[in-house]
Amino acid sequence: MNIIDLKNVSKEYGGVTVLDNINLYIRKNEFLTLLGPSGCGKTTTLRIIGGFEEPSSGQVIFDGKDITKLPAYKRQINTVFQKYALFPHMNISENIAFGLKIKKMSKEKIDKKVKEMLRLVNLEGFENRSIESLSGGQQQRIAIARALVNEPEVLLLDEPLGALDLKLRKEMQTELKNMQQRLGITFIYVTHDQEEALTMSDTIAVMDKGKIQQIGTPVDIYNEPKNAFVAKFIGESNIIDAVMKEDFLVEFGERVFECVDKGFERCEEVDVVIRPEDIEIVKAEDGKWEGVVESVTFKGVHYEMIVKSKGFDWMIHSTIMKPEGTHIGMNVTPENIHVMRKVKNL
Ligand SMILES: Nc1ncnc2c1ncn2[C@@H]1O[C@H](COP(=O)(O)OP(=O)(O)OP(=O)(O)O)[C@@H](O)[C@H]1O
Repeated sequence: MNIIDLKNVSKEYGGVTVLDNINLYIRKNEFLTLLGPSGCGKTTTLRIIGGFEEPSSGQVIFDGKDITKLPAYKRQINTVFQKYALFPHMNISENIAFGLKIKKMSKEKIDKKVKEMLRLVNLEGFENRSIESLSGGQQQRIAIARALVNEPEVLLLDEPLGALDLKLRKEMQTELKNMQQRLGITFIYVTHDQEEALTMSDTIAVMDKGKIQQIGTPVDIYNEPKNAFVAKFIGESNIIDAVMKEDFLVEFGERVFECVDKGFERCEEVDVVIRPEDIEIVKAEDGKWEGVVESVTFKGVHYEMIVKSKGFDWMIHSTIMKPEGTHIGMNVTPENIHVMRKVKNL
């Protein structure tokens, strides 16, 4: 059952198309992330769902009803922004209670709800503290509590962890995901951080230049990127020009490799994507192809090596280190050779 359907949504500003025919179906209780580089249209998509912008064409459907023209305050949707937007002159409890007071809820009920929310975001006993006495992470949790207290069906989160340092960001990622699962609310989350998207989401929509490039689970998007843009954006990749000789046979670096892909034209020009961790280092004579190590960098959990081979620089991530200048062989299994159609204008 879908809670939100975006149907053929486009948005133009002064004749410039920033969203180009977006179709997106979001299930109840799903954690969906819009992921893409700066300016690709993530925030605009979120603002259209929230009712802060109207699409130039297309429809926004909420629980089966057309809400394209419904103002933001009438939607059962709340938003958490990157900047916390808390009221500085109110204490924490007043900040959280704000929406409930407008709804004219009784004081006892409000106090109970505020307590519940503070427990949820791990800030019990903080009722009377002032906003400026809180750290960035605590302020962001209050912003989340303030949005959740209204029991929205859908919560929109626009880079909510963007202003936090890395350690806090990681902690909050786990907390947010747990909260979402406990409460069963649909989360629509915007980030340009691929690792964050992979960790938290049920579904990721990868966007570029106002278009959705691929929608899928984190595992699908990582393992089966639909085109070179998605492969490049999600994790690091070797992307090499290749030719599909026939079903299950692809040629690159002057060699023909077995692969698991089919359905291409004979001799169609394609992109081959191989993840750096999927290349196995072997003795030069045992490799399907060979090269010379140009540089080695220790990355904490693995070594990153750049290996030159017939004009192409391969990136390899391995726990085995080969010093610069070593002549090595490389192998890759057919399942780890991802063949994809070339996309114009990347
Ligand atoms: N009100 C506006 N008027 C004109 N252009 C706009 C307006 N809002 C957004 N844009 C343009 O639309 C495009 C998409 O912007 P949007 O904020 O949706 O991107 P984004 O993917 O969220 O980027 P970021 O990650 O940098 O926030 C950008 O080129 C932006 O300059």
